Amino acid sequence: MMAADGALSFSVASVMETVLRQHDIQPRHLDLDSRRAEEIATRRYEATAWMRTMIGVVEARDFPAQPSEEEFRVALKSGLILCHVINKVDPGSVPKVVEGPCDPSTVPDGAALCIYQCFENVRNFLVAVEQMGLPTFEASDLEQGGKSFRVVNCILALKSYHDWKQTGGNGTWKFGGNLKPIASGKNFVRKNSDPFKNSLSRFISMNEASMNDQLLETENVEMPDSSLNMLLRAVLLDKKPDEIPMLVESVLSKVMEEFENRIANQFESVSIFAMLFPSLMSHKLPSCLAIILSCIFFLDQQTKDTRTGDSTLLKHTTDEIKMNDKKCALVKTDENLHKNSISDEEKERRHLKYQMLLDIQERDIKALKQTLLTTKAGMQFMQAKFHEEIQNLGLHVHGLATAASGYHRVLEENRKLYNQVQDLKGNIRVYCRVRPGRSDFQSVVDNIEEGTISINTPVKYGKGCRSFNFNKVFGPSATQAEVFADTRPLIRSVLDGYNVCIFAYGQTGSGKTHTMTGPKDLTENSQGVNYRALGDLFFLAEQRKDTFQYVVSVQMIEIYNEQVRDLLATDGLNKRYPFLLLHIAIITSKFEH
Ligand SMILES: Nc1ncnc2c1ncn2[C@@H]1O[C@H](COP(=O)(O)OP(=O)(O)OP(=O)(O)O)[C@@H](O)[C@H]1O
Repeated sequence: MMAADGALSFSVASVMETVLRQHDIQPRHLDLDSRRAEEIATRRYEATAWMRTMIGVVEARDFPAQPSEEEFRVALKSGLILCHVINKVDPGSVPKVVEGPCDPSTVPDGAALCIYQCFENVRNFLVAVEQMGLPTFEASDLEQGGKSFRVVNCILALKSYHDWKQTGGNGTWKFGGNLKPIASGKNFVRKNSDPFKNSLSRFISMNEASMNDQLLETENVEMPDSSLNMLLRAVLLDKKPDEIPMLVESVLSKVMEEFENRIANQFESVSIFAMLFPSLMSHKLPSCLAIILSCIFFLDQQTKDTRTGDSTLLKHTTDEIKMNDKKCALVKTDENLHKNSISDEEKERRHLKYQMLLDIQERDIKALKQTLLTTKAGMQFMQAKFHEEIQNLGLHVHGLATAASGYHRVLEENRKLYNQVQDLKGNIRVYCRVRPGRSDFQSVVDNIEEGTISINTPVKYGKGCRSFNFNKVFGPSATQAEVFADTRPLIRSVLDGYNVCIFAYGQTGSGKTHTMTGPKDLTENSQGVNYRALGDLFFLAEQRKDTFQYVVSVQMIEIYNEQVRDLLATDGLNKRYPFLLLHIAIITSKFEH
């Protein structure tokens, strides 16, 4: 509970002094500076006396009983006395004490080695002190200009530890003193405490910087009873009896205010560490140290600012290495604070709680890992399956493309063969159709065969029978469909790019219009060649729309009595068109031929 001790160990004297100033009572008879210097010297003498007792008269022959600060520092600089003392308190704490000559004057040519030996002793001592959980100091505090009061604090703490052991103390010793390193900041953070602030500003205004540090440190040291009594007596000496109760009451109220402020600050400290405790339990050591160092650094800065009130007044003599050393020491100190602040039972309970949470989290993580593995395996399986299916699809598409390519090659070949057949049949085909005869006329047709028609010749030309050959002869009973069936293949040739002409020839009333167009009462069955040819053209164009795009245009002209008339002309004037019935244009082709 060092933090608590620090929080509660405020200077009653400073509070009283402030209260007296508020009551316009000047402590004229008090020389606080010299009194505090006296207190520091008293503590140094106390530490010296105890060390002399521990190491014996012979070894302490060069160690004055009441040394000055410089004498004190020189005597301890070699580290020999410190190591011997701590080995007396706790044998074996410093296993190896370098006993070589450490005074450079005795070994003129071995100064470097001697300094190293001295440093090794001091370092071993500090390590041992740190392991005991006692406040430490820095090796540089034994140099000229160092903070010897920290050495004194350390030795007095060691003395307390020794006394505790002498009285039969066993187990882990918890430092209950209020000797606190200067950088342990939280006990300096105060709230709206005028007496405390006034006392701080008063100390900083002192001339010697080293004295500043010492006095600031002394602020946290419980004032000896003798000094407090002296102060009280001096204050009350020239007061009238009726003034004393009011003065005492004022002082006590200020003391209570200070006490409450310290308690509040301490509560904040505990809250911060309670908040950090789960992190400390659940994080790895480097993370914990990083958090603690951050907090300590923050508190340290806050403390320094509070002390000086102005950062420019503060001596920033610490370099980075010293700062790190200080923080490490503070980490240790605050760990001890934390350990002391929580009872073993509470600590064990929290430990079990966090351990349980940790186990649950580990289980969850394992389950998540398992799920992740399963999902990953599923994804890999799906991926492999998709990959296989895409490969199959690719092969299938490739096969289709090959088949389509083959199909078009075959189609082209077929078309060529088809048109070759049409050519072989003859570029010019002549068909004969015999219209049904009238009942009042005798027909001249004697006989009709596949491609031959026999006509009875009149007597004047010599009675007989003459035969005429055609590609095909259609008799009077031939239907419109039968006539068109023989011309139909030529329509396909039109769509393949061939020029085709179909025309009817015959005398008036022989049935040309009937064959090419149909009767007046047009039905589907009675449609002539023109309707059927156009119907076929659009049907084939629709069939081939995925491959070809056709544009169809139509003209209708009439040649009668050697005059050409455009039957679709709306003005009726343009009658000189060339002989052209139908024009089919292939605009685009989706496949190359
Ligand atoms: N195969 C046939 N079956 C039935 N009736 C027919 C047939 N051929 C022609 N006719 C009829 O004979 C008549 C004359 O036919 P159509 O008008 O087609 O002759 P045309 O050759 O066109 O005459 P024109 O040269 O004077 O125009 C029409 O009434 C027509 O219906």
